Amino acid sequence: MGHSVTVWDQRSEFEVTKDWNGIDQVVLRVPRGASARVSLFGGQVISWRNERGEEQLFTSSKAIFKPPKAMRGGIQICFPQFGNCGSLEQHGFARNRMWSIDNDPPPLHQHNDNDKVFVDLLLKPSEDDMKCWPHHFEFRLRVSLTMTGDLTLTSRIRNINGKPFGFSFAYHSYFSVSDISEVRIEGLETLDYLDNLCERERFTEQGDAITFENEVDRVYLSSPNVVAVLDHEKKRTFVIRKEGLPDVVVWNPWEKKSKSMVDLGDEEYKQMLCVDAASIERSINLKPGEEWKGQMEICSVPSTYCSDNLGGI
Ligand SMILES: O=P(O)(O)OC[C@H]1O[C@H](O)[C@H](O)[C@@H](O)[C@@H]1O
Repeated sequence: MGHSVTVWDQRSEFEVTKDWNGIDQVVLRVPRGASARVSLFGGQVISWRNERGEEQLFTSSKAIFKPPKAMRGGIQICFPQFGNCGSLEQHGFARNRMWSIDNDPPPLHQHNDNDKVFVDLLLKPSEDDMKCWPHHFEFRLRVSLTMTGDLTLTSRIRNINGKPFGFSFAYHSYFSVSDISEVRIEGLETLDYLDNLCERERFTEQGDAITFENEVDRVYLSSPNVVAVLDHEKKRTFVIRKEGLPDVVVWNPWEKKSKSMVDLGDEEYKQMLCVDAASIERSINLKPGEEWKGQMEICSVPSTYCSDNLGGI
């Protein structure tokens, strides 16, 4: 990707470069070599590499890195609507808007702040956004990377309206996997879910870890705050920790749907799995002046690191 402009921000140690379309990207890099890259288009994390330089998020080889649509991959911000349950564009407008860098964010206390590199982004509604969703808000997104390469996304959404509003939210996250048939998810067993493939009918998951042999598009409800994606072939486990986000969306388009998507290769469904920390079943409601916070932290560990260490599963 382009490197035409490089500015080091002394305060928070991130680098800003431009992509092929002239859109700013923020690069977070820690001394041991892990890195993350965030596009100001959509506030989308488009890369997350471990200290060996291996990419851990999926990006389609057919992804279109050009507005007006979010590129297929990385981590997209779905706000203020998830999917097509509402009158707005699919997954809301936040993923398709230009965000700005917020150099003076209100304090956000996270543990071990000194051990992190981070950037704060800001989205405010445009006049056009106000026409289809007439609510004044400030959306602050902090993306931070720890020295060991863990990635945290923290969203703060404030109602600066004179009246209440409600919204849905998801960190729509495309994880890179070796082969979908070698992957399982732990932490969602026995939960209720809404099946997007059956008009959002409610079902209950049976006892076993979730594996994949067909298209899956589900919203698991009121899940525990830790969920793990185990990649048997790569011997790698993604651990997803979330706060303020009760639901988990699991999506793999499988063969037929992949073929119908212009920005996804026919066979690429094998290398991706979306597991999204979300709040969908019940909307988040904010009174005037109130702020909501929702956080997702992801890390990748060798699969030998057993479930006992995950805490909370
Ligand atoms: O193609 P997109 O608008 O990016 O949506 C991709 C997918 O996102 C989520 O996982 C939804 O649950 C799916 O129903 C949807 O197909």
